[in-house]
Amino acid sequence: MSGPLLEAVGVSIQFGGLKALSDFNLAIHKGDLQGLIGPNGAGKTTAFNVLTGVYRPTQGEVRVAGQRVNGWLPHQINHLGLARTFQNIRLFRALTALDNVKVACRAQGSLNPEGVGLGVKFRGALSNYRDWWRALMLTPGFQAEERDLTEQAERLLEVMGLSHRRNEEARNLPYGEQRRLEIARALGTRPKVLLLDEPAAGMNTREKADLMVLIRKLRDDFNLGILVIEHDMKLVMGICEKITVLDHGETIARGAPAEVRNDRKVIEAYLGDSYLESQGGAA
Ligand SMILES: Nc1ncnc2c1ncn2[C@@H]1O[C@H](COP(=O)(O)OP(=O)(O)OP(=O)(O)O)[C@@H](O)[C@H]1O
Repeated sequence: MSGPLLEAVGVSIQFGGLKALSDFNLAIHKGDLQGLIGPNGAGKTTAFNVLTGVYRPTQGEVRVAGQRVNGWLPHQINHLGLARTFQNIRLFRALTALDNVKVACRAQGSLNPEGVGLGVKFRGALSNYRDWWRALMLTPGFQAEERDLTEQAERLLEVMGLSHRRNEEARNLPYGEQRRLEIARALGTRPKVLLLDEPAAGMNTREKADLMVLIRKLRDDFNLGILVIEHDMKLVMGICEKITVLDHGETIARGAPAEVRNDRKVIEAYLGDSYLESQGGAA
């Protein structure tokens, strides 16, 4: 498909009197690596929440793989190929690293993406019951499926440099590794587009540098479109080809890193003159 994998067209969302996002437009194609930046409260996470179905837009349209998904539930949108990580890590803390990823791999195989309705709920319940029965009886089919899921999950842990943590509970992993495990879990749902919400938050300089290489590699190896929210300008400017800047829910700039970092509105609202000076003046 040559059209955008993810598209927002004139999307707005209002919370009471607050317009958290106004006329937001975005298109992510296969192979894109884009950034979404702006000061605290600008509407970045709200944009992710609208794109992934956590919030329904007050106006406008969200399309995933060409399909209008306004009003769809997050797991239904996920099945169309959109996965995300969260600003506040949301792992299954008491499960091992491997099981965290296996859960995601298993979820991907278990639901009809077009399903919005009672028929699907019934089929879902039936399939849960069948899975439960197969698991209880340890049927050969179930065991083969388990092996397959384990292999998929192990591969993803390896990609994310986490094989050595395979059997450790997620809560015991260092913070930077928990963030990488969240990405592995998102990849377990076999997305076409990956949204990363502050993936470098809490990481040290070394981990951030490694993450930059890794994000590019994920885009290339998995043929993904990626959208990153990040406050670390070195990371965003270093890896993104296009950056959208939000302020008070409005898109104030969009373009290549060099354009955005020299944009007066962006400097005033977010970067500050000190950023420009630290970069040695205009790029
Ligand atoms: N569910 C909600 N109900 C009411 N207001 C909300 C809700 N979600 C977000 N907001 C408000 O919308 C605005 C945008 O918030 P958002 O979390 O999207 O900002 P952000 O750019 O992600 O900020 P940060 O960089 O601090 O994470 C804020 O004023 C926030 O308080």
